[in-house]
Amino acid sequence: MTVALHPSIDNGVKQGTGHFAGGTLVCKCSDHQVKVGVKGDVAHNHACGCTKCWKPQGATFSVVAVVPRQNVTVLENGDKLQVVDPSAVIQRHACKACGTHMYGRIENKNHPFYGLDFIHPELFQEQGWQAPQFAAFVSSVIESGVKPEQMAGIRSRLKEIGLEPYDCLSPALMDAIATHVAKAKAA
Ligand SMILES: N[C@@H](CCC(=O)N[C@@H](CSCO)C(=O)NCC(=O)O)C(=O)O
Ligand SMILES: [Zn+2]
Ligand SMILES: [Zn+2]
Repeated sequence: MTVALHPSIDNGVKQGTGHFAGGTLVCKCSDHQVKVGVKGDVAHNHACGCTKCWKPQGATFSVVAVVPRQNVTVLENGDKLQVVDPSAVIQRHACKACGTHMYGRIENKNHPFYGLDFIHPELFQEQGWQAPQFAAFVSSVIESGVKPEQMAGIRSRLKEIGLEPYDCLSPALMDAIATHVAKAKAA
């Protein structure tokens, strides 16, 4: 049986148009939905196995990407948003009614990813955003209840659909973090 990863990638990764202009993220409520506007395409889109990122019901992975924070605007029903875990690096603003994470913001100006917000592109009411590029924090799915003996199948399925599995972030992002740390130490 094929391992279920996330509904948006289980039938294969859908390529982006390469010119996605942005759109509106909509929560899962049936009325008074929270709507968040995002300008431009997403970057570093990835499947994330960590316990902190929001996943739709039944999914093992989230699909999460970054956008510049100045490109993100709460459009409607922002009073329904609350920060899930104020102590987390990424302050995930979730709908109090349906639990969907609408955007995650880094407030620590010294963090390597300060200036980027984390969003879930599947919440766009539009199509065409950048496809997931890799899978991050793959081993972390064990923290959500996946059995260690299932990991070979999960990694193999991720590779089959073109998502290289990493147990932290991709080499490009890890290099960016290390570069930031090295510059901060040298300053
Ligand atoms: N094993 C932990 C890992 C959690 C974690 O470090 N998650 C990463 C990636 S989230 C999107 O890629 C992270 O940067 N977290 C910061 C934060 O969540 O504030 C687990 O599974 O919980
Ligand atoms: Zn909602
Ligand atoms: Zn995550």
